[in-house]
Amino acid sequence: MTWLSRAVPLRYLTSNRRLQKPPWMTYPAAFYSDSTEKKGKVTPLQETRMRDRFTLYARGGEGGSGCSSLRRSRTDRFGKPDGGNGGRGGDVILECTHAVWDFSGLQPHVKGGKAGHGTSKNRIGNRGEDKVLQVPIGTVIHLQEGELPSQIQVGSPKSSDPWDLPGTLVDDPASDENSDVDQDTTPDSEEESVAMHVDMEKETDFEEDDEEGQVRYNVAELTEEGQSIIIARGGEGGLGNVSATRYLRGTKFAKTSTLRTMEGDSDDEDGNGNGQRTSIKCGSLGTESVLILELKSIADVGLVGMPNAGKSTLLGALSRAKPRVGHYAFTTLRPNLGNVNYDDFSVTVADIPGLIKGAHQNRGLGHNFLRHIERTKVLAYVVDLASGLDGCEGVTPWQQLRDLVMELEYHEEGLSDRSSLIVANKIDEDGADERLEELERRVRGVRIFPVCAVLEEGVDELKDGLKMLVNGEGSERLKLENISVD
Ligand SMILES: Nc1nc2c(ncn2[C@@H]2O[C@H](COP(=O)(O)OP(=O)(O)OP(=O)(O)O)[C@@H](O)[C@H]2O)c(=O)[nH]1
Repeated sequence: MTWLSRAVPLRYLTSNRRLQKPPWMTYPAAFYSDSTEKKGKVTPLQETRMRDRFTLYARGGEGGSGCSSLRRSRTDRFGKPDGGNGGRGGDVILECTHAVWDFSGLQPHVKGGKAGHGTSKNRIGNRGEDKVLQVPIGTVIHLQEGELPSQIQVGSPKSSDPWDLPGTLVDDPASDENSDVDQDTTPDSEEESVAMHVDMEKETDFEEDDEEGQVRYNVAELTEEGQSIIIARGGEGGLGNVSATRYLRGTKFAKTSTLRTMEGDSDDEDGNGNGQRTSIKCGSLGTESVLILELKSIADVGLVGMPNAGKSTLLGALSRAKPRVGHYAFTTLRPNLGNVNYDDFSVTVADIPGLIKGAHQNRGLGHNFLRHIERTKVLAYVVDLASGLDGCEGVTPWQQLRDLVMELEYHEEGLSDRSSLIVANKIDEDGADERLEELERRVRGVRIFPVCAVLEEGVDELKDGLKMLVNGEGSERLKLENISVD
C-alpha cells in the first residue's frame, strides 16, 4: 500500500493541485501502524520487562521526643511533671499479595512515618505511620545490610492496638536494674515475641554467612496472601518527664544530681528529635536495612522450551491465561502464569521465556527466568516437532531436549531432577508424525504427549498427565543419558 492510496482530505491539496503530504504521512511508522497507535499498545519487543529482582533501602521512622512539662496549681507551687512520651516511629512492612506480580511498583528508598512528640497532660505522641509495601507471592528476601526481618502474625489483635506504648516505658524500673532505655529488648506483645523467635531461628540458619559485607541469602520468604514482615522497625519514642522521673529514680541514675542533669538536658532539647540522642527524652532513630528482593514464582508446573516452541499458545490452551503469542522468537519476555482447572482442584502453570543453547553464557534472555521454576513440582518440556523439517533451519526435537536439560543443569545442578513429561507440539505440521515416532525411539523414561496447541488437540490428555505428576502419581525424570541424539 502506498501513502497515496489512503484518502487524503481536500485541505492538503494546494491550489495548483500539487499534492502535499498530510502531517501523519511525515511519520511513516505511525502511518503503517496507525491502528496500534490509536489503541496505545506497544509493539511486542517494547513490552515492559518483568522486574523480578530489586534492591530496597528501608528505614524505620524516627520516634517522637518526650515532652518536659510541669503542671502547677494553686496548691502545688513547684508543680508536678506531666510531659508525655514520644510516639513510636512507623515500621516498613512488606506484605505479600496477589494484586502485584513483580517489583515494578516499588520505590528503592522507603522510610516509615515519623512519630509525634509527647505533649503536656501526659499525652503520648502519635505513632508514626507504617509504610506497607506490596510484593508478589513468592518473594524471597536476601539481606545485604541491617537487621533480620521479623514476621507479623496475620490477624494479631495487638498489631493494631492504638494504646501501644513506646517500648521505652518501664513500668517498674526498680525491678530491672540492668534495663536501659535504648536496649529494651523485652517483647511487649505477642507479635514481637514471635518476631524474636523467627529471628533466632534464622540466626542459627545463617550463622556461617554472618560476616560483614556479605549478603545473607534467603533470610525470609513470602509465600501466602496477606503474609507480612517488618523489614525496618520504627524508633522508640523518648520519655516524657513523667516516665523519665520514675525511670531515673528507680535505676542507676538514682542520684538526684544526675536526675536533674538528665531532666535539664531534656529541657535544652528543642523537641524536634534533631538534638543529641543520648538523652532519654529523644526518640531513637528507626532501624535501617538493605534488602535484595527476588521473585521466584510459585507454580506447580513449569513449561520450558526453546523460543517459538509454542509454550505461550499451550498455556493459553491449558488455562484461561492470555499470554502474547507471536511467530517470532522471544515473544515472551516474562514468565506468564495460568491456572489449569480440574473438577476438584487446580494447578498453576508457569510459561518460562524461551531458553536457548548457551543461555547460561547470557545468550538470548539468559538464565534469569529459570529461578521461577526452582519451586515447581513438575517440568513440562515443550518441543517443536516441525523445527528443522522441509530442509529449514532448526533444531531437532531430541536435540532441543538435550539442550534444555543441559541449560537447566548449568543454571542449578539438579534443577532437571523433578517429575517431567514431554509435550511434542505442532503435531499438525507436515512430517510431524514421523518426527514423533523418531522422538519416541530416541527418548526414554518419560511420557510424550503429542499436542497441537493452536487447535487444542491432545490438551485433555496432557492435562491428565500433568495432574498425575502433580499429585505424585509418577516420578519420571528426563535424564541426559536417556536422550540419544546421534
Ligand atoms: N502449526 C502450529 N503452530 C503453532 C502451534 N503452537 C504454536 N504455534 C505457533 O508457533 C509460534 C510461536 O508460538 P508461541 O506460543 O509464541 O511460542 P513460545 O514458545 O511461547 O515462544 P517464545 O515467546 O519465543 O518463548 C506462533 O506463531 C504460534 O501460532 C501448533 O500446535 N501448531
